[in-house]
Amino acid sequence: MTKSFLGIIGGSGLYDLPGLENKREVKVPSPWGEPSSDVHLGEISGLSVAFLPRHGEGHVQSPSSINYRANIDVLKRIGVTDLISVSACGSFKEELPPGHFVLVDQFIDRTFAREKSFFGEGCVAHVPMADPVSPRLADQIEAAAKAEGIAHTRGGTYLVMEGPQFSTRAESYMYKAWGCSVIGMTNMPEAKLAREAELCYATIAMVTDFDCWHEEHEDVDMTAIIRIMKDNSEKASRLVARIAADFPREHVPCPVGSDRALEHAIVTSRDARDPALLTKLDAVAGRVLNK
Ligand SMILES: CSC[C@H]1O[C@H](OP(=O)(O)O)[C@H](O)[C@@H]1O
Ligand SMILES: Nc1ncnc2[nH]cnc12
Repeated sequence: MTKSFLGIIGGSGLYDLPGLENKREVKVPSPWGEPSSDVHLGEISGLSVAFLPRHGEGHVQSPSSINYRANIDVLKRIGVTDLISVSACGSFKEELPPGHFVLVDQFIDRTFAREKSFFGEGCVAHVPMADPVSPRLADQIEAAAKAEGIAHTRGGTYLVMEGPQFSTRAESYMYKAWGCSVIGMTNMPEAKLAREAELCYATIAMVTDFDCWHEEHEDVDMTAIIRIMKDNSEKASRLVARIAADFPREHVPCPVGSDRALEHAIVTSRDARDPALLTKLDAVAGRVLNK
């Protein structure tokens, strides 16, 4: 049996996790470079919790400069089993207004300037991504949102743009026409890397604005976002505390196989694998590489 260890990646507006007891900030070295910050370790209602502010202390990392590989590696390295991303986003739907939380279940990855895999030359792997979100983790978030009375919607597609500029109006219309629910700049490659690291992953997408498609609402800018972000962050902290309190203490196998994603994914034959890359993969892929 594996003990549950909940990881939280905090996005814009969530740089700390109030409620984290016995908090210590730990520097976790990674062969993938510098993570966004030290990991905040502690417990909530007795559950081990690790918190990492995605943009770093003081919001110094842009969506394109975040070292997503190092962030996922350090969380896996310290034993995280389940990872929840808390992210600000724009909305493409009238029924998802600012202040609403969306438990997205799909992503469209339009990023192009980021390292997207732990694998590559010397050790090639292809993990399934059909269901990028663990439905069991989403069930737990949904139950907690209901218990806390937080307005939310289960399901939706998160369009991940490169940024850092917001979308043009033509892009916004196009993503809306594609049927996307929300837009942000960070959940890819994060979700892909979490899958490669065999972590169960889910996102709480907190709506801050209507991007720039809505005729009766102002176009997105930072003033509009900041106006709503503080309230969203307070709700997110409350939600995370409830999720942690009710979290199963033993890891429950993921219904979509996130925690076994590497089982049949590595195609490079054992004798052709690059020893240097294998060393870097110790935390992420040790389970299958050491078999
Ligand atoms: C500060 S508004 C734009 C910024 O906010 C979102 O970040 P995160 O996903 O980390 O909450 C969005 O993706 C952009 O990076
Ligand atoms: N409209 C938007 N586009 C991209 N990222 C966002 N984060 C918050 N609002 C956003």
